[in-house]
Amino acid sequence: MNLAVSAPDRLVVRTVHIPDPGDLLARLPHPTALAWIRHGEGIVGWGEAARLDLPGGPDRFTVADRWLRELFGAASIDDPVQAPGSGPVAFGGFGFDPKSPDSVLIVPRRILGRRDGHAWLTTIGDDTDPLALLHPPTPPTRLTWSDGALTAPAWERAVAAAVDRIRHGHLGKVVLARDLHAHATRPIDARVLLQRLAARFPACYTFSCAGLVGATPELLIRRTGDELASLVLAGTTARGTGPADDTARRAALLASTKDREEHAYAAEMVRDALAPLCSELTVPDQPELLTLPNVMHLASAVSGRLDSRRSVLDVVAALHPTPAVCGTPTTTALQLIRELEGMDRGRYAGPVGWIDSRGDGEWGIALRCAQIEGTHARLFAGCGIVADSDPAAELAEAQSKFRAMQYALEG
Ligand SMILES: C=C(O[C@H]1C=CC=C(C(=O)O)[C@@H]1O)C(=O)O
Repeated sequence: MNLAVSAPDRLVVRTVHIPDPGDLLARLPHPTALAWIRHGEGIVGWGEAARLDLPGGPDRFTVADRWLRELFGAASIDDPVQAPGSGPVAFGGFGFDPKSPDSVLIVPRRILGRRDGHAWLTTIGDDTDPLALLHPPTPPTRLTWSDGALTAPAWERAVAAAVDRIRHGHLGKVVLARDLHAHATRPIDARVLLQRLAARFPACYTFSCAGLVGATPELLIRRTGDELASLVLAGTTARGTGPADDTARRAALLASTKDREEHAYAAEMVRDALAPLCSELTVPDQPELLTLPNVMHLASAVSGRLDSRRSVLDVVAALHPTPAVCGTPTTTALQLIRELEGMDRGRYAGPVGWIDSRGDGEWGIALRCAQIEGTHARLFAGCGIVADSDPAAELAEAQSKFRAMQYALEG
C-alpha cells in the first residue's frame, strides 16, 4: 500500500486546562476546520502536525491504527486533563468503498476541547499559532445547483432495478445513494456550514474533516475506556406539516413493516459484529424514534463492554460497512451499489470521527454531508431499499435528507 505520510519523528504535545471558551466553532481561525461537536461539546482543531493519506484497501483501518499507535507511542505528551479527546488526537474520514482512494487521518497542531464542564487546549509542536480569528467566515452566495451522477428519474430507475434484484432473492437490502452539486461564486467556508448545522441539528454530530462537512445523526461507535456505544439508524419518514401530521407519521413509521425490516438488517449486523468483541452487549428488542428537524428515523441505542484493549478504530474496522449504508449480504450489496449508483461515494457513508492516544474516540457514519472543494460542494443522500420499496417514495426521502446540507449552504 502506498501511503502519503507527513509527520515529524516525534510529536511534542502539551495540553492545558483553560476557562470555558464558549462556542468552539466560533474559535476556528481558518476555513480548513476540523470539528466534532454535539450539543456544544466536543473538539475542534486546526493546522496539521501530522497527516496520513491512505489509498484505500480493506485493511485501511488497521494500517491507519498502526501508524497512529507508532506516532502517538513515540510522542512526548504532557496531558494533565486526561479526558477523552485531550492530548493528541487524530481526526479522520475513511472511504466508504475499499476501492476508494479517499481515506485520511489528520493530527492538528491545535485542539480546543469542551466536555462535562471542563475545557482544554492542546498544542502540538510550537505554539505560535494565534488563537484570534484570522479570517472571519463569510456565507456562500449565489449558489447554482446541478444533478450529480444520476438525474432523479435515472436514480428512480436504479431503485426499481434494486427492488427487482431483491425480489428475485439476490439480496435482502441495499442502500442506494445519489449526489448533487452546488457551485458558489466564492470559496465555500466550512465554518459557516458548521455553525448552521450545529445550531439546527444540535443532537447530531456536526463534523468537518478534509473538506467533508456535515451533521450526522448516526453514531457508528464511541469508545470510552472499555465502554462502547452505538446508535443504529435505518427506516425514515419526512417530518410532517404540523404536530398532528408529525404524530401520524411517527405512528406510521413505528408500524411500517418495510421500515422495520430495513432497521432489523442494520441492528442485527451491529449486534453480530460487536458480540465477539464484548463481554456484555445490550441491543434493544424494538427500535425507538429519533426526531430531527427534517426527518424521523427508527433508532436502536446499543451499548457494550469491550473485553480487550482494542482501539476505537479496531472496532470501526469490525463494523464498517453496516447495512445502514451498504446492505445485506454486505458483499452482494456493495457490488450492486458499484453497479447501480454510477459514482464513487468518496468518504460519504464511511466512518468519520476522531481517536486519541488512549484509543478512545467517537466515529459516526458520514451522512447528511457534502465534500467541499473551493467553490464547489458535492452533496450526498441515500436510502435503504428492501423488497417493498417504492422508487418515488425513496426519491422523496433522499430529498428530505439532502435538506440538511442545502440549509447549511443556503441558510
Ligand atoms: C444513507 C443515509 O441514511 C441512512 C441512515 C438512516 C436512515 C436510512 C434510511 O432510512 O434509509 C439510511 O439507512 C443517508 O442519509 O444518506
